[in-house]
Amino acid sequence: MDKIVVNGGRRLSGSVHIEGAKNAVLPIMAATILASNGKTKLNNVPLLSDVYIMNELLKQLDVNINFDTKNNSMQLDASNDILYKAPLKYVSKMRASIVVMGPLLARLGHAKVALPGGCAIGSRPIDIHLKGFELLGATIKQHDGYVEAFAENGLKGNDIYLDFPSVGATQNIMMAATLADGETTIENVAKEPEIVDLANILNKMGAHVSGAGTSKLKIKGVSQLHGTEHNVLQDRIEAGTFMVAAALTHGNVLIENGESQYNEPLIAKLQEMGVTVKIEDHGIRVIGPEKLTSVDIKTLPYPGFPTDMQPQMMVLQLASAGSSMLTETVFENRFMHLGELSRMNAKFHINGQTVILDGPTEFSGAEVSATDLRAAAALVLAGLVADGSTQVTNLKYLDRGYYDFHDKLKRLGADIKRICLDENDEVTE
Ligand SMILES: CC(=O)N[C@H]1[C@@H](OP(=O)(O)OP(=O)(O)OC[C@H]2O[C@@H](n3ccc(=O)[nH]c3=O)[C@H](O)[C@@H]2O)O[C@H](CO)[C@@H](O)[C@@H]1O
Ligand SMILES: C=C(OP(=O)(O)O)C(=O)O
Repeated sequence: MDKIVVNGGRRLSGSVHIEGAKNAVLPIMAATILASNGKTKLNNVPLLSDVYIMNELLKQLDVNINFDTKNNSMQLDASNDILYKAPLKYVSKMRASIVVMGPLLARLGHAKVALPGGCAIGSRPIDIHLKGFELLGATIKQHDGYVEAFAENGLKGNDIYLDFPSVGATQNIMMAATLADGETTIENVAKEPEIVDLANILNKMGAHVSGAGTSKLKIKGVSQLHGTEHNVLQDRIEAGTFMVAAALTHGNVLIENGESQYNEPLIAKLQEMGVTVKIEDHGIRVIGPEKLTSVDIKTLPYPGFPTDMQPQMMVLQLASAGSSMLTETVFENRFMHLGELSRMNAKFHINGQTVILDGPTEFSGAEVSATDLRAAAALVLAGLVADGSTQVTNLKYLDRGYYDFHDKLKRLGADIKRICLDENDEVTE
């Protein structure tokens, strides 16, 4: 078990490289199942534990993968006979594994995937994914902890309206529809940039998807897809996390090649708080003010404020002068980090899906444990401005979505290190 030890008080400065997006690469890797002809090469692949899990899962399905970790590239070949079953071992490690279901169903007419279950941030059902598959003509059965979908005679295009613009359901149904007979329209879809990235690679593979980035997708089914080459989109959540780190530490940080259009809701809130955000030739520069103004935040599907930036933003709200409100509307249980932040002197009051935060907080260093991926990042951020030393454990969550987080912060001037511990909590490195 590792832990990060951070001593607060340093201003961050310099520039930081941002990886490819976890939430783009995972469905894109799943999409390569659809290519029954030729290989697909992905560039800008982030070295994250979730990517290694998807890699293992796809290998289980008999997709041939060559992961060149030195060059952040991956070659995937699903041109042979692939298998239809995604076992619990992989799905239980990563909910996003559910996005193999649409491609398997489309390609094989049969998919069997372990039910992903919930996680720390919510119950996360998959009813919208399954309703979409049914409307494309699939029969769904749930048994023994698995969900199984059959479409022996192939899927048929249809008009589908999603109850909620679910990111995963949009991706799964869009991928399934690429090989369906006829035309599919999907309304009230998610509009995230990662959906657009997925539609872009599907089209390079020979699919006919239009409308990505709007609330209505149109997909004209084709009989076969083929391999291609694609550069994975930059991670707007990793970029946003470093933007918050700069703002919090009164720092001056350049987010290299940062794409401001994907982080507009965050940038607007940072500016309201008194943070300077400049779009430069080589990225986004973020300069933190001496004193942060408090603002209220409400998470929403894209282009609203992203729930994946909520825990990090909460630390900034806690640091700002005065009280502020944060309302989480996407997940029903995404406040777990507050318990740990209270150990660092945060004061707040939770009322249903809203928390009232009492700033400015004099964070004090403490031993804290990450409860999920973005909570892990938020605790490290709080440690950057805490008085004394903060130790963050349970880093398996951090590694799902951040590559080299402590080293990147260190290069920006933070007093931070990662320590490897053995079972007896003894330092091994
Ligand atoms: C790998 C990936 O891309 N993960 C992202 C994706 O997760 P994910 O695709 O799981 O998120 P969804 O958009 O599907 O979920 C949003 C909400 O809809 C609910 N829901 C979803 C599907 C369904 O069939 N029924 C249902 O009720 C969920 O429980 C949740 O409360 O989008 C989330 C919302 O932006 C992000 O936080 C995650 O980082
Ligand atoms: C919730 C997240 O991811 P996932 O859907 O993979 O759990 C996240 O990236 O913050």
